[in-house]
Amino acid sequence: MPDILIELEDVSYRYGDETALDHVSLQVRKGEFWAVIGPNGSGKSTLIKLILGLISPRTGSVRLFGEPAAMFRDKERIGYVSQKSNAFNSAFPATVSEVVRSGLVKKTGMFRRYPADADEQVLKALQAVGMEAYAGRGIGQLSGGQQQRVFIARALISHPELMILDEPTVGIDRKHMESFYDMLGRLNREQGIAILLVTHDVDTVSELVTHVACVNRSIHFHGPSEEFSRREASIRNDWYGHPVRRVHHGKGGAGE
Ligand SMILES: Nc1ncnc2c1ncn2[C@@H]1O[C@H](COP(=O)(O)OP(=O)(O)OP(=O)(O)O)[C@@H](O)[C@H]1O
Repeated sequence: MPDILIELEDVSYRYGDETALDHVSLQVRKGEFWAVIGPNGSGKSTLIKLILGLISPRTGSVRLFGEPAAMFRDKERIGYVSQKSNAFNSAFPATVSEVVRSGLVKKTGMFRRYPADADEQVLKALQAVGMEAYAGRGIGQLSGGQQQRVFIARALISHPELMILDEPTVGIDRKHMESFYDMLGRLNREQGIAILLVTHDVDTVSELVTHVACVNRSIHFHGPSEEFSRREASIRNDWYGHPVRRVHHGKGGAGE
């Protein structure tokens, strides 16, 4: 089915004797915004590595845009931002524009020239994440949240149909985290980019995303976010193995 971007079918994965994922099935379709949530060590990063084809399942299959993930070569269709992206120190010798422009390498190849409109593409990608005013700044001189926006811009420059983000808000304070999530919501709604977001911030994202998957070795729930909200208490008890209290935070706002 052409609408399915990610398809895991009965996937299991073990590190040595330890089962990290057990009989997991999941489908992500065009235009959907998924939050993948789960406690520490529940298999979320393993799930992402399987989707990106970095590891292969022991049993079951993983398909990306209809192709086996391990064979998938059309990398520009996917933008990936990891939790470690925001690790530049203040002396790192690259500007924000240069970092975003480097995202074109996926399209142009390492030794080919950048396209004539590369500057315009950089500007558009920076505008999409609200960072155009910082184009000439050193990447290491930005806050963690600002750096993550720049990495999103670098991923956006190849016009991906799917963005995969592995805990992109680690180390970002709540106010900036909320504006970061609002930006992701806009990319999803306005540009139709499907998003798979691994996060611990269930309460912040559950009203933003269209779908939720709760992972704890197996998938304890996957479905529309409204259904998740309706059945939240019982889902959480089953998924964490003990009752979990929901904490409400006030909405922040403002940009980075
Ligand atoms: N390279 C590895 N070798 C051995 N065991 C691993 C390896 N990577 C992960 N594991 C184990 O597999 C399980 C799932 O790990 P994974 O990193 O997928 O969890 P996670 O949900 O992403 O955790 P966190 O929220 O803490 O980042 C954990 O018990 C972990 O110890």
